[in-house]
Amino acid sequence: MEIASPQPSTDEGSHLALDIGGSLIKLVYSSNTSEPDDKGKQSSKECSGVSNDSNDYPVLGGRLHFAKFETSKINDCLEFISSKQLHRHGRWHHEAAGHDKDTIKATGGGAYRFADLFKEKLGVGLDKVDEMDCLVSGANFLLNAVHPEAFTYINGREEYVQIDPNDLYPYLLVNIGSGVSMIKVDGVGKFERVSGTSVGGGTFWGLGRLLTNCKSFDELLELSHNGNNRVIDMLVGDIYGGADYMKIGLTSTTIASSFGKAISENKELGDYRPEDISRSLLRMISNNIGQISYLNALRFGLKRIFFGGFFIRGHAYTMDTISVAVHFWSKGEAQAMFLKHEGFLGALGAFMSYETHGIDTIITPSS
Ligand SMILES: Nc1ncnc2c1ncn2[C@@H]1O[C@H](COP(=O)(O)OP(=O)(O)OP(=O)(O)O)[C@@H](O)[C@H]1O
Ligand SMILES: CC(C)(CO)[C@@H](O)C(=O)NCCC(=O)O
Repeated sequence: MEIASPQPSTDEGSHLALDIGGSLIKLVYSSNTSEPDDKGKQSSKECSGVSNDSNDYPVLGGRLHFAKFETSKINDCLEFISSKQLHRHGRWHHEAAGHDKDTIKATGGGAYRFADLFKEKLGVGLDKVDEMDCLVSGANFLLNAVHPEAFTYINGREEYVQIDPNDLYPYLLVNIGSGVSMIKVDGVGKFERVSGTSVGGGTFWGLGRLLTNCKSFDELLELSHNGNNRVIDMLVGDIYGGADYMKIGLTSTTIASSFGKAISENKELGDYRPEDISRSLLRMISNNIGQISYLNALRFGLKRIFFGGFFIRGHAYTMDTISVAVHFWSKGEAQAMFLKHEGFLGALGAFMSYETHGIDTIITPSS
């Protein structure tokens, strides 16, 4: 399946859309070239200090590119846009308004926060598009048009799922960014943000940085690979002398209290291994999000929960914890699914907002 680029009414061939979040800036842009954007990949790495975050897709007559930068390094992002002249190619002519106005479609809080900076440095305005609208249209587009996109993560295995567009709605979209939004999606443009939590990706990275002195998000995630959460978490077995508490469905290895052991031992922060701290933190936050998501799915009778946002990062332990939490709490009734383009939903939605037609018009079956 090819993703056909929306064709805004512009005389130039390329477009740029942005999702400027609390932690990361996501870019989606099209180009006329049929070559992969190796140059862009390199520049993105150099500018942002973020690795493997740029990839691209063939689209009709060109390619669709994805890149991200840390929001704190917005100047690197501006430099990247400027070096590739994306703001020029991304011009959108508002002929209907009677004058030409150079703007880039942008969503997320940064579309407000950084509007003046874009004007000052690049001479372009940011045409603000609602964040929830963008998340939903990005998710709907991917789930309807792209295969493989959605997958389950069970017992350490990713399994791609073919979604029947006639059997997609309703579903719960959980976007785990700095904070977490939970959105019940009933159709194209039909949705309600039903819940959210401030305990999200920003919490993991923020607390993790303070507790472990890690210098990057990926380093913190990497640490969790080699950690053992039982050193810090208080398990049911720790409370029940090694026994299960099966009367209420809790095995001895279930976490009774995240970080609970840290209160009962005569230890300082420095006595704990950063690996164990990272693992406990990741488990606590992923479990909590999985549980709140399940409760919202239950509230509205939703069977499928799609998780997006860059907190996930395709990370095995994160996906496993979320999947197990949803499975455990729903007694197998609800299923957690993940998205290949996890963090780009909002940016894709903003990109698609250049198009006035429905998503059907931008999907082209591969030849
Ligand atoms: N290189 C990175 N630097 C910082 N955070 C990262 C990185 N990679 C993944 N993350 C995680 O992704 C989260 C941000 O995800 P995302 O980009 O989806 O949200 P956001 O748009 O920045 O946040 P919000 O929507 O709440 O404003 C971070 O809080 C962190 O947990
Ligand atoms: C504020 C947003 C929507 C910004 O992306 C996000 O960070 C979020 O959903 N935070 C959770 C806020 C809450 O519902 O408690």
